[in-house]
Amino acid sequence: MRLFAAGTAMAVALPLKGGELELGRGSPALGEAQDPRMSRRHARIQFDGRRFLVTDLGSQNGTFVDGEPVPANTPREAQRVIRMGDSLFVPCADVNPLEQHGVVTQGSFVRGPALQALLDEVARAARLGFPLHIHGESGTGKEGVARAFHENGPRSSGPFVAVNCAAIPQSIAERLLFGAKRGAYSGADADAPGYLQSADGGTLFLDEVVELDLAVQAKLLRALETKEVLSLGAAKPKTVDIHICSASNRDLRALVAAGKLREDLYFRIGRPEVSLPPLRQRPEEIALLLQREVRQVAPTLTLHLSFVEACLLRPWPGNVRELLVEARSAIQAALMQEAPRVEARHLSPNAGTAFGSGASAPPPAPHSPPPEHREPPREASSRAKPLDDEERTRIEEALRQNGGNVAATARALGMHRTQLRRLLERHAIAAPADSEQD
Ligand SMILES: Nc1ncnc2c1ncn2[C@@H]1O[C@H](COP(=O)(O)OP(=O)(O)OP(=O)(O)O)[C@@H](O)[C@H]1O
Repeated sequence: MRLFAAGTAMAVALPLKGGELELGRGSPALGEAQDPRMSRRHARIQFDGRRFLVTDLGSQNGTFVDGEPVPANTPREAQRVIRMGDSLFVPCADVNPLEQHGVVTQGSFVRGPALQALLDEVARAARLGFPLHIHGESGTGKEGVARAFHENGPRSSGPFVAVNCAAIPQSIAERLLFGAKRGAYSGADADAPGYLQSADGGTLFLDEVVELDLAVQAKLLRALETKEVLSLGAAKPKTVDIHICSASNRDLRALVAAGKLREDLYFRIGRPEVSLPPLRQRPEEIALLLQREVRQVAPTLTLHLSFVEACLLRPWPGNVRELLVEARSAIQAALMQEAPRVEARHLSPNAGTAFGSGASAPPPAPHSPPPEHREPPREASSRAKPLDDEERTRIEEALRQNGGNVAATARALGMHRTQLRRLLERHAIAAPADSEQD
């Protein structure tokens, strides 16, 4: 599929006929978005059922596979991205879904075929009045899916209340969820409704639901089954009518088996379940997400091919959240340098690398900007360090810059606080305990 051409992001399927496609300036497959920097016969792409092979046909400006220039007439395997002239292509074994659905931007939400199919399922569950569980890595857009669930359900005119259960100190989880009457605890000088009461007539979205204590899970289950909430210190329960949506980046069945999630609560809220794929499995959205971000943050800037290519080459373990945070930083760097466009050199060397996943990161995309933009790679030496050291240093530095505040550090790193907490544990880095404001 083609994701970028002459300064514009796109997501166009290019089916291979008989497992082969020859591309060049004037190729009918490229339609109207022709690329003057491509040679007439530029490169041939072949798919043998397992691998994509790219052969440069002696083009003038060369062909780059996964950021590396390839010699003419020598087939090379492409895994992530192919560059020809000012165009970027991404190998994809099945372009059918992209051909059928494309990538659409609705409001500020970018939806590729996988997300569109998932949202259809979500809308069906909402209309039928079922609960919904969303499984997906941090930053994949679970809250956006939960909002779509709310908007498609019978209580769409009611409130949407999102609660991050991982961020609630468990000591006060019960009163935050179920509310408290005046005088229920020292300092309670007025009745305080809980999240369940606030969501009455609408949808309650419980993110990281498995982080709740088992006792709170039991009370939640009771409230969902009886549709009644008993506030702390209250004599009588109050009736509530809520649609429930939950999310987790962990396997609920395994958590039930491990005794971390009540089985009866799992049966009440764990199904139907939809799985939101990580961003690395839906590269077709990346260029359009970057273009949307540039248009929103700095409409005077343009998006340079090298920036999109660098982003396509990284695995983005923090998913869309991390991509957008790093894109914003790169846009700021470009603005600070009064550059007319955002280029790969504006992207932090560690952005989108295998942070927290332990997987090896591909090197940042080598690119060939015009000579006036050429400069030595930033922090090239840090890439030689083992990944774990690099990750630890990056966390410590970010914590220092954010005065030890975990929430602010997580935001700066483009990840969720829960993800950062796990990394802090993994690296045995001391950080202040969560507070309500954290
Ligand atoms: N498809 C998308 N188009 C545009 N923006 C998106 C998309 N998906 C996610 N985002 C943005 O990425 C950020 C993270 O999304 P969100 O908070 O929904 O992730 P999440 O999966 O709920 O993460 P967590 O589990 O860490 O809470 C948000 O700013 C959201 O607006």
